[in-house]
Amino acid sequence: MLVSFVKFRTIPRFLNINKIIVRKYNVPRRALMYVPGDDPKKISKSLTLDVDCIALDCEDGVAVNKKREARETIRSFLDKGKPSKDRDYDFGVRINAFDTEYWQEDLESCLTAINLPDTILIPKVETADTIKQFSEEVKQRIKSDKKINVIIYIESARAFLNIVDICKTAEGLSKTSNIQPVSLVFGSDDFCANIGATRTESSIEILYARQKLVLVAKAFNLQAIDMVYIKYKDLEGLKKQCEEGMKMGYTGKQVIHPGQVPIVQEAFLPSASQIEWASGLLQSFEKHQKDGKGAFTYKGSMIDMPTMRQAENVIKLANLKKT
Ligand SMILES: CC(C)(COP(=O)(O)OP(=O)(O)OC[C@H]1O[C@@H](n2cnc3c(N)ncnc32)[C@H](O)[C@@H]1OP(=O)(O)O)[C@@H](O)C(=O)NCCC(=O)NCCSC(=O)C[C@H](O)C(=O)O
Ligand SMILES: [Mg+2]
Repeated sequence: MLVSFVKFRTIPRFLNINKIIVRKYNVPRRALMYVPGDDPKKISKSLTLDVDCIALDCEDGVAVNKKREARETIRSFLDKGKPSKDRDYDFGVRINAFDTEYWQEDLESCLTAINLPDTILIPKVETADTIKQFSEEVKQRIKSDKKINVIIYIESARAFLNIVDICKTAEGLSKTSNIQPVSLVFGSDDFCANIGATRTESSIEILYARQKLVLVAKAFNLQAIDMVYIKYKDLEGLKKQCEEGMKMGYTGKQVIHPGQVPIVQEAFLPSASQIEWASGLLQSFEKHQKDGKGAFTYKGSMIDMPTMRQAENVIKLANLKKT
């Protein structure tokens, strides 16, 4: 009820909101689910699920001696075409990293399929050169002006040193080539391996990197996809980690098992009390703007433009909920 009220509520026109904040969150990626590319049964299963984003995997979910099989299986699914579901979803392929012998064949295989994937996910990006090289490869194969979404993985110390350069390059190339950067993914497990850290309950070892990724993603208008929760049977722990990530500003999370999807997709929606807070705040903001007041008190807190923007983000997310 509350959500449907919010759905039809418009942001006040006089705020000229598009100039203030424009985020490309129109394709939600709350759960980004990996499906091993060499397993047709799991791929078929993923197509029956209500999941925002499917990543057919050529990379770490596939054994080295199954790389070719994964590539060919994914190709046959792409050739058949993206099955339609009750609502749209992202149908992507995670290729192998650019320092392997596999990525070129992975890319060739999916870019020459009868139907292109919506998105290519590039793991272990460490420098802007990878994005340039990727864009060149795409340009050579896609002759139209069709855009292909790109999800960039940041999962090493070197990648974090170069993260701004990587995003700037991707943003620049989105204006002149066929690539459209849409999200950054925090590859926490590869990151820990790379820096020699040991995973702990408190996650203290990844705190700085996890926060940095959100900061840069938001600066470049990209979605921020949080770390994977590998204890996939522990749904309470998953929920807790989702809530933590959402509070940090993450917009979605990597998922490895169908059982994780509903928890993650629910967690990355605002709660009823957040929606109530945000819609009341926006109404109050609109009234105070008309009265010429930039700052005012709402539920005991000072409200001004930045708080209004946070409320606006809550409402945008709430509108993803199926009514
Ligand atoms: C972890 C798994 C190996 C467990 O698989 P399984 O033993 O088959 O689990 P279940 O029996 O509980 O499965 C129940 C049904 O669900 C299907 N299933 C399971 N997982 C998937 C999936 N990912 N996609 C689609 N369908 C799935 C099973 O087939 C069963 O179906 P049915 O028989 O019809 O009921 C497995 O979940 C798995 O392989 N997960 C993916 C692992 C993976 O991709 N890992 C790499 C990604 S993580 C990452 O990259 C981290 C990041 O880069 C970093 O560095 O941090
Ligand atoms: Mg990884």
